[in-house]
Amino acid sequence: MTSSRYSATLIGAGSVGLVLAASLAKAGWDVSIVGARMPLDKISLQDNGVSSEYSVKTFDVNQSFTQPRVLIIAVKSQQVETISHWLPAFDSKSTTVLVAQNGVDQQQTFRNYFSNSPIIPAVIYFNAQRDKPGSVNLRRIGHEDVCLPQQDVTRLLASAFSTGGLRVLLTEDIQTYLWLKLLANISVNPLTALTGQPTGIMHRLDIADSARALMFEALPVARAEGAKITRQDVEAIMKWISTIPPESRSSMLQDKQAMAPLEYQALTGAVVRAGARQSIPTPLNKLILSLLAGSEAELLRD
Ligand SMILES: NC(=O)C1=CN([C@@H]2O[C@H](COP(=O)(O)OP(=O)(O)OC[C@H]3O[C@@H](n4cnc5c(N)ncnc54)[C@H](OP(=O)(O)O)[C@@H]3O)[C@@H](O)[C@H]2O)C=CC1
Ligand SMILES: CC(C)(CO)C(=O)C(=O)O
Repeated sequence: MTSSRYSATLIGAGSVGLVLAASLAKAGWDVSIVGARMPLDKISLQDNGVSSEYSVKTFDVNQSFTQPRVLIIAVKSQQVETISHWLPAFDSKSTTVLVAQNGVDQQQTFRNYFSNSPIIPAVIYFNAQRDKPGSVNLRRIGHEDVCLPQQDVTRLLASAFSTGGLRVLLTEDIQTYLWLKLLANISVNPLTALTGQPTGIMHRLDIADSARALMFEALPVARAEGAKITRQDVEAIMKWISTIPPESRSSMLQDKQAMAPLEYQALTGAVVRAGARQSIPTPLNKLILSLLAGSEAELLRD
């Protein structure tokens, strides 16, 4: 059976969204984009030196449209409010909402906007950087590209992403995988953004020690929030981080260089908030949070 009858709509045609949309288009899905800053009729993907192009459509939710099987939301977490006016049009039992964002609060955030659609968080392991509208450079890290919760509704998506060239992991314990990825993000994203350096900076011994300290502080918080994470996992994350192509720019560094708001409330902020909830002190992550807030204020000053 061909999967060409399935359709997906993307909100957030940036680095991650373009990679996911290209994968579904490659798998034969009809892909459309809502709210692209400029109309796109194709996505160009560079994957390990190989370029490919996929046709997509751009549409306006004010015109009549058929509900997509999947709505991918790939805006930064601090941008959700700005897309909220489009979301009610997709709130349907037949449309699964795939939230492609770092952090652990995807379900909680999007439950405010969807009462019918199933909401599925996706853990994204690759690095992506949009170089111009509709064009994205994918750098793969480790053995998987996307992790999804094992559910009936995700099997179809998992199979489409696999056909579309992404390596997919299905898990019964998405909470643990979200937190494992969050531990990587509370170290790599702030440390690259605050130093202004690509991910190769993580190879410095002093920076690697700082990364470990941030993660070890967050570990009891993650466990108190239900993630099954051990000290060995922190070492495994450090190993994974060391395999990131050193020229990669974290999503937070990309924002800093674009002088755009930084995504720290959903990352470091999530650890600090959960720590407060669980009465577990998080002084290092609090310090990082204030440095990021200060750095952002300086970026956005003029
Ligand atoms: N980049 C990466 O390597 C990775 C990112 N992630 C996570 O994925 C999520 C998405 O990040 P990323 O893809 O990097 O982000 P990007 O900034 O590259 O993409 C977000 C896109 O959404 C668009 N957008 C935001 N608000 C609106 C709006 N109101 N109307 C129209 N378009 C809008 C932006 O447009 P514009 O740029 O014009 O504002 C941008 O194209 C984040 O949570 C990030 O942490 C996870 C793993 C890796
Ligand atoms: C792991 C990393 C750093 C990969 O790009 C990431 O998740 C991000 O940039 O937000």
